[in-house]
Amino acid sequence: MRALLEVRNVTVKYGNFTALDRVSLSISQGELRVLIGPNGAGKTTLLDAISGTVKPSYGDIYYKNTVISKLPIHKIARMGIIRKFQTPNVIESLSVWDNLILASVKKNVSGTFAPVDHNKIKDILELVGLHERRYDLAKELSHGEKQWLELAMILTNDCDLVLLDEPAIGLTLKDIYKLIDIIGYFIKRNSSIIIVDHNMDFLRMICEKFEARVTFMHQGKILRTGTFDEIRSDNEVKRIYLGVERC
Ligand SMILES: Nc1ncnc2c1ncn2[C@@H]1O[C@H](COP(=O)(O)OP(=O)(O)OP(=O)(O)O)[C@@H](O)[C@H]1O
Repeated sequence: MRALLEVRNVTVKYGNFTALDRVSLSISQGELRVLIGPNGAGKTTLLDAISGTVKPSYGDIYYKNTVISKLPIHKIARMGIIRKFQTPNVIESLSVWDNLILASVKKNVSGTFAPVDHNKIKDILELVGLHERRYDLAKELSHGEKQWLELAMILTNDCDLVLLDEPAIGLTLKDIYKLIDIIGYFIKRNSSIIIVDHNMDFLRMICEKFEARVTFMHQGKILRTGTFDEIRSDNEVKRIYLGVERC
């Protein structure tokens, strides 16, 4: 598998504080990678650097062999890197269906708009469980349903790299299975995904199902990368997590 994303020696500073310290990471096309580590380890900052919301003070980020670390956020998004935040980002005054149409509109190389694939949108609505609500306005959805709508919007967009920050937070087991199906959809179409989460049951399930590797961060550095079981049984990881109930 060729590398889709290469983070090379990236350092991010907030004033005198170093949030990322010479971090290097390589993600292949179609790979699912899980980022874990205690609070403040730098996981979200790494997603911020990849998506362009913070700029490294040192090092570079390559995406499809192009340096993206100095580009504005919208250009990075246009190149196919999509970030899902914890707060859903949907257009409240539009219906569920219209949000999805808008998210899937694409320009051809000739500059004209490509036809929208309505069947694909219907399939995605079934997958996220919002088919029955497709004509409702987004503002009528619950917070949880808006999260599914945003994931559906990302699914309609043929992006190559999806960044998910704590997607399993607050989900029931049934919803976690739905989230795993959505992750499977991304992987099936060969998108790469980076997931930051603290829910170890969820992470174990996706690591086993999609043969994902886990990268463990601490104090702005990457300390280990390995399988879920390798990381879970690593003595240094255990020492750092000692007393932290959720690991
Ligand atoms: N805008 C900012 N200004 C100053 N410090 C920041 C800023 N954003 C993050 N930090 C600090 O950088 C460090 C890394 O934060 P980050 O949010 O990346 O950690 P994290 O691993 O995602 O933690 P969590 O699991 O709690 O979300 C923390 O000490 C945090 O306080």
